[in-house]
Amino acid sequence: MTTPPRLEIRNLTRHFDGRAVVDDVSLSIQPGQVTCLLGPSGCGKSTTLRMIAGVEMQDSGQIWVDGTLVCDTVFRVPAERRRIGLMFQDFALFPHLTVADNVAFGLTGSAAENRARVETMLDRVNLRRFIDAWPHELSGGEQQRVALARALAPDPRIMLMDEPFSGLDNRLRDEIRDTTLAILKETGTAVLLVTHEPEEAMRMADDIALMRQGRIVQQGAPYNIYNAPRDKEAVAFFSDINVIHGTVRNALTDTPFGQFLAPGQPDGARVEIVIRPQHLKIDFDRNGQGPLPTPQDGTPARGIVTRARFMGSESLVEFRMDHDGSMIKATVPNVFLPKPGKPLWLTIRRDRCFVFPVTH
Ligand SMILES: Nc1ncnc2c1ncn2[C@@H]1O[C@H](COP(=O)(O)OP(=O)(O)OP(=O)(O)O)[C@@H](O)[C@H]1O
Repeated sequence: MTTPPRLEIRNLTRHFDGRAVVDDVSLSIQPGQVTCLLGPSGCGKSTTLRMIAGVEMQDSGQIWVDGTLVCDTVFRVPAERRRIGLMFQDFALFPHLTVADNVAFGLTGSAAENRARVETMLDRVNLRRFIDAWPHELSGGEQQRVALARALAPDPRIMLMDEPFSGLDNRLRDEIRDTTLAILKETGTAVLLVTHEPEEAMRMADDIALMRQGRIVQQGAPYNIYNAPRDKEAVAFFSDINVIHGTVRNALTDTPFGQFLAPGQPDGARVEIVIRPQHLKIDFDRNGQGPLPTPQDGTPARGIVTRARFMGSESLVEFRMDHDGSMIKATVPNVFLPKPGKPLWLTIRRDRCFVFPVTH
């Protein structure tokens, strides 16, 4: 017999004011697996999490934990008996309780048992020395680690995290994310993490569920979501994009950058060729000529630099294209800051292009 997923939600739907805010969402998570619900603000991520936590009721659909039904529209295990840990952005430590009392908050054992558990958990997050301190005596990152210890102390089977790291500054955030992830993996907890930041999802997740207007529109490993996005919006969620427009003839689209395959598209269909700025190549102008066309990179097209900015590890150069006046952005590693007005040639890496039909 195969082991059931630690968490499984089936066809979860929730309406507010007649609008489906969560619309037929299904997913499952194995022990020790981190799944990220990734999507723009208002797409229904938090509402999904709140239903799983048991603080919001679904209109339809089911929630299962370890193969046991926890909630449908008639049956409901109360939130406190679901063995689900919560780490929410606004779920800070209780300021009037010591670190020890904060971590012991959800524990039901004897005083001695609870104290032992608190010590174990604080050891785990490397903060035992603060056991009798008050939250305000700790840094933001330390408070976050205490919150993790508190959430893990009752030994939850599932951890729900809603933008838990968004209050921390960048460097601290990377460190806390990595520590948190290591501890969650070690304890075999299934994690559902909500975020609107693609970098966070890529860094944390085994599996990303891309959410838009209440629905999961694509789900898969970060590598697959990034490299095989289902539509233009999915590409744009992870990076800046350039869009080149074309019309199909004989399953090919002619563009100033050469021809692109558009398999399955009928003659006359409009398509968008989407390319990330890091997948353009820049070449110098030699008396009005650019590099020769190649099978990998197609035909070069000329543009005039309108702006160049140094971004730290790369430079971002913006062009106005000669052929139609459209704007194209390219990123180049290191320092490359051509002056505005300079003509340069661009080619696009054909293996990194996505061709999508225009549906509206
Ligand atoms: N109790 C409620 N009553 C009415 N509308 C609600 C309620 N809770 C959420 N909504 C609406 O449902 C939609 C989804 O909200 P939700 O908080 O789930 O989105 P989200 O993806 O988590 O966004 P954010 O990242 O901004 O928190 C929003 O339009 C929100 O206004």
